Amino acid sequence: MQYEELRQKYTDFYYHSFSIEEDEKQLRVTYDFEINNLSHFHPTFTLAKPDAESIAHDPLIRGCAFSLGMVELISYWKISCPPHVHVCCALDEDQVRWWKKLYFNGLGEFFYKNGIQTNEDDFMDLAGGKEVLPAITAQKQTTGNLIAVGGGKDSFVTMDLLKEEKAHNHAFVINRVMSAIHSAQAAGYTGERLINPTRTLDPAMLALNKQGYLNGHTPFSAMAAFAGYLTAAVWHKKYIVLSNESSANESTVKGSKVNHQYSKTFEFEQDFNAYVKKYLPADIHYFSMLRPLSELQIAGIFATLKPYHSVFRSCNVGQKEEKWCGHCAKCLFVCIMMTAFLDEEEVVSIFGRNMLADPEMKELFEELTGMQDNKPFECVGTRDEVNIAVAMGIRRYSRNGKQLPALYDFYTKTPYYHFYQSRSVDWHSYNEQNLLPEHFAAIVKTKLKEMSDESGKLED
Ligand SMILES: CC(=O)N[C@H]1[C@@H](OP(=O)(O)OP(=O)(O)OC[C@H]2O[C@@H](n3ccc(=O)[nH]c3=O)[C@H](O)[C@@H]2O)O[C@H](CO)[C@@H](O)[C@@H]1O[C@H](C)C(=O)N[C@@H](C)C(=O)N[C@@H](CCC(=O)O)C(=O)O
Ligand SMILES: Nc1ncnc2c1ncn2[C@@H]1O[C@H](COP(=O)(O)OP(=O)(O)OP(=O)(O)O)[C@@H](O)[C@H]1O
Repeated sequence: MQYEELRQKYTDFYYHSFSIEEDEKQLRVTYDFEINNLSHFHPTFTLAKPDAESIAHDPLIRGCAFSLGMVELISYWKISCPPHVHVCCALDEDQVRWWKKLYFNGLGEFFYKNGIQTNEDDFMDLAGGKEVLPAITAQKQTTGNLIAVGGGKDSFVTMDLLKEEKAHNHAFVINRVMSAIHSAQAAGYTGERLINPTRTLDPAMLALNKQGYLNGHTPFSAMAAFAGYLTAAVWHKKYIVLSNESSANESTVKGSKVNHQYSKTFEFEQDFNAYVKKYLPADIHYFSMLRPLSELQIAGIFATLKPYHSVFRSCNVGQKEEKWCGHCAKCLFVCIMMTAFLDEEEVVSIFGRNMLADPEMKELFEELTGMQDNKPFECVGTRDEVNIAVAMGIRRYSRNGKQLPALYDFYTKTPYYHFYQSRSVDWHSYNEQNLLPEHFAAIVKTKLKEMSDESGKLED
């Protein structure tokens, strides 16, 4: 179905309301969205409470629930991209600008893949309504970390960095993503220490997707940010700790701003903090623990966390079956990263096969290394990081007296090899574009120093 045609037919999107029901154990937020002449949608978010205290009327909780609805609405709006969006609660000019920026950039991949040519001004007009949310005045005391766990190597590195503070930490996993649940459990977060809210998608959206209405990528991490903030408010947590790395800042489509990982960028992290400071004030701080680090540094640290190698799963394709599909860009990317630090047998035992020896992976390999213009639409590192990891892997194969697998053999015959062949992970680099509070920064710096001292054992 075509964008312009759909916008003419379905002109208006409504965020009618959000309602909060609670009992002693949990809180459920239900949204009422509508596309005129098409459908109503009622997604929900259900979260356990730490105690029986009634919080549904707390202004902070209401503000968080409303904001989570603002991010949830993107998934429903994209079905027919109505030009006019009406929201139940009042929005000031800054808020309108803020949300439009997130929607536009967070849907960059969606617009690109659906061949939609638009701009931040024209793709929607956003209007607030009459309901004024109560002012947030009272501040509750907060403590400890809420660690968002995705199930891949990144959140394991964060959980390991914060292991000394475990008594004050909670792990946070949205939905029954078993790889993430098992990761959190493997790191010691069980029972009440693992907060596992349920987010439902409205089945009408899934049905319309099947009928051919517009579909595509939505900024999952922005939803996770607002869901994390609501969870931190309910559980009185001080820090929401993400594991987004600096490489998420690189665009996916060369020479454009189209970035699959937009809501994992430092730009979004800064925007999010500015938003909550103004509209959801509380002693809650959202930051990514791995922002100062490169993918290479993260992979190098993860390589040392051997007990977790059989548990982690980064693959989005195989996520529901908790397996590595072994054929997607993310699998190949993680394989390349781990090959920089582990021997072939260890890598094969993780993924169940050697993707580097499979000529069918060549196209993805070329996309990851930058031999082709666009990176895969996946959460992968920068082209530079991939090339350095390949060079490190080739040296490891040579040191071990092993024949190079097909993709690496191919690489040595390209000009890339001559450029990258002696490059390596830099344990001294620390990206200052980050929002780590001081004591978290000290933990990361100590780890980098430790890795630098030990680096001889890990690589050449
Ligand atoms: C697509 C998505 O975000 N999935 C996440 C979702 O999974 P869920 O089981 O709820 O839905 P799916 O089976 O994946 O999708 C069913 C259909 O619904 C549409 N849809 C889904 C989610 C949504 O927010 N909006 C939607 O319109 C979709 O188009 C399908 O037609 O929640 C899980 C946790 O509960 C996540 O783990 C799922 O994430 C996937 C593994 C995934 O591949 N996510 C990619 C979008 C992705 O690249 N994720 C990046 C985030 C990048 C960013 O935030 O910008 C990442 O996780 O690193
Ligand atoms: N279902 C989820 N619930 C809570 N947080 C999540 C969820 N999925 C992802 N996240 C957060 O987003 C971050 C980025 O996701 P991403 O999938 O890139 O990381 P990962 O799974 O930890 O590692 P990898 O890059 O190896 O997949 C995670 O580290 C985590 O902080």
